[in-house]
Amino acid sequence: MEKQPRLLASQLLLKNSLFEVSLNRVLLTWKEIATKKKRVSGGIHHPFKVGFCFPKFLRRDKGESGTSHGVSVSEILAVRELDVDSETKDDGRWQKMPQKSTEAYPYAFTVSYVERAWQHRWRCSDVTFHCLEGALCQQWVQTIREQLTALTSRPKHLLVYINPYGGKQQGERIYEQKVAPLFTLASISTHVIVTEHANHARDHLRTEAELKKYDGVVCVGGDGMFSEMVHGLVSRTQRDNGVDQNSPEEKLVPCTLRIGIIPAGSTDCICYATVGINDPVTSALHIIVGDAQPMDVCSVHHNNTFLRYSVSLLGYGFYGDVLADSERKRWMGPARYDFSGFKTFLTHHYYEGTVSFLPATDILGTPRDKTRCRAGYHQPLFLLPEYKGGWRVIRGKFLAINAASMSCACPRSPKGLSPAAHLADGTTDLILVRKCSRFNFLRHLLRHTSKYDQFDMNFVEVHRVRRFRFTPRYCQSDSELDLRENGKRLFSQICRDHPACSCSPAYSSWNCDGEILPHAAIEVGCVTTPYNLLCKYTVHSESI
Ligand SMILES: Nc1ncnc2c1ncn2[C@@H]1O[C@H](COP(=O)(O)OP(=O)(O)OP(=O)(O)O)[C@@H](O)[C@H]1O
Ligand SMILES: CCCCCCCCCCCCC/C=C/[C@@H](O)[C@H](CO)NC(=O)CCCCC
Ligand SMILES: [Ca+2]
Repeated sequence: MEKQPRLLASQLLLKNSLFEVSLNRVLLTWKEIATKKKRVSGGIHHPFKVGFCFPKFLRRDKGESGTSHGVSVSEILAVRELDVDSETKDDGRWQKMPQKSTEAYPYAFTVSYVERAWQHRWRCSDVTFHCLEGALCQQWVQTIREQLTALTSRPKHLLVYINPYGGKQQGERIYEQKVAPLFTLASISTHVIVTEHANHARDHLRTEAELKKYDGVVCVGGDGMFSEMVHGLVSRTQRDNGVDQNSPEEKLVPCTLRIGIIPAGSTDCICYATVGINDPVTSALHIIVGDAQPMDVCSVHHNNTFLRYSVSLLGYGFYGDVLADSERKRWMGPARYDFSGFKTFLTHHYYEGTVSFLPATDILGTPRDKTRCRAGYHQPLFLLPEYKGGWRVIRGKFLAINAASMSCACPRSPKGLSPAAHLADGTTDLILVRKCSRFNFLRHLLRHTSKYDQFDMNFVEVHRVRRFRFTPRYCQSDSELDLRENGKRLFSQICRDHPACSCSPAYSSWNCDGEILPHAAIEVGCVTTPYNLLCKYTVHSESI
């Protein structure tokens, strides 16, 4: 790596020890100086407490001359001068520094930075350096601030939507207690809207929000709230640019704003599958440092009419039925999925139809790979020049048809529906689970929670595709669609034209990122944006 010129280097005091502290454009490092004479001001032997204390798995080395640490400038959150007098007063609470040593080093500044903790968690850590002179202290603060200002990918103004109703209904508390203090620390200004009804955020983004004022939008909620953000922003951008969303072939104009998620939902699969954990503090820190992650987006059409976008799961059969049943049990919170999941498993409905798909032959990698793709280390696109292969058609009876555009990992299934799915390769993994015994289906489901391969079963197949269509065996009439849209679950003219009737309805619903689609027959196209599309904190799209 190219050696960076030093911007500053000084001997500063940290927790009674002298450190050589150095800053260049990339790194802030501090290394303990000579062990024999390192104690200052008479040596302090009593223990003292430090403010934030998180495991330092990374970044700490113990060499001959003592510990050394390094923090990437891109992960420094803030720097501030410290009022040493007030810091060292014993007011009965913990103290940052013992008083004696700071008498000789009366000026101090604190650097807050990202510390990587366990299982993909990020935490905010503080380190306080004491200086001999005020001018030196100010020089450090100013130089670090200049470096932070030069980081152009960081947001300064954010529009935040909180869903007070998602997950365990803790959105507002999570934001106020865990996220807002971090945004303040990082000098990010926010305009916060607590939503009052479903689609409030979507419609506000689509029509009213003064988007020019912001560097990004953030939702506090689950996958449904993220979906509202996507629909609001993408629709507005298309409308402003005269793009017809109803045409499956039309290219979408990418939006310029990024979307961040603070997880406060029931599944939080979009957050979990990209960041690796559904932790509000971790997501807030990713947002602050300006991380971005491109994502695939599927657009879903029915008879040349745009229905919705999907970024995680499009599921017909099992996951459609779980969702339809669980929506009536929202009062149960996230546990509704366990209840409805078990109930749906017992009903064991299968659905007949035809799946046609366009395999993605121009990429490397398959859904059976052992690799995992998450934000920050997703595989780059390996596009091969020739687009080979045509549509394939599969008819049958299916317990589930799932299209996973990302792994769909979530706390219920840490490896997800399609563990090797890529976040940004322009494909979706189409998983077909054919009719089988309850016992076998249970084995398949349980494998989502273990290390065993859920695709290694003779009734399951998985294809990496660019487009697909599904047509149910029995045509859905307009009146059936109307009934469904009016919220009545249709047991679909059971028996009529249904020779193998065993009370299995003719149609399921599509579960589109946690929202129900009334149409069974759909056509889907998946695309990656060469731009950043969405997520944890990201930008956006192009299409199909
Ligand atoms: N103020 C509100 N009142 C009622 N519903 C709302 C409100 N704000 C948003 N919604 C709707 O609540 C639904 C669920 O929200 P969200 O996705 O945040 O939580 P969830 O469904 O519990 O979590 P997940 O999607 O991760 O399973 C979404 O469809 C969203 O449109
Ligand atoms: C009987 C034993 C069952 C054990 C099965 C474990 C398998 C879990 C796989 C979980 C896949 C989640 C896919 C994510 C879908 C989200 O877009 C959507 C909106 O948040 N959530 C659901 O539909 C909620 C879906 C919840 C399904 C249970
Ligand atoms: Ca993908």
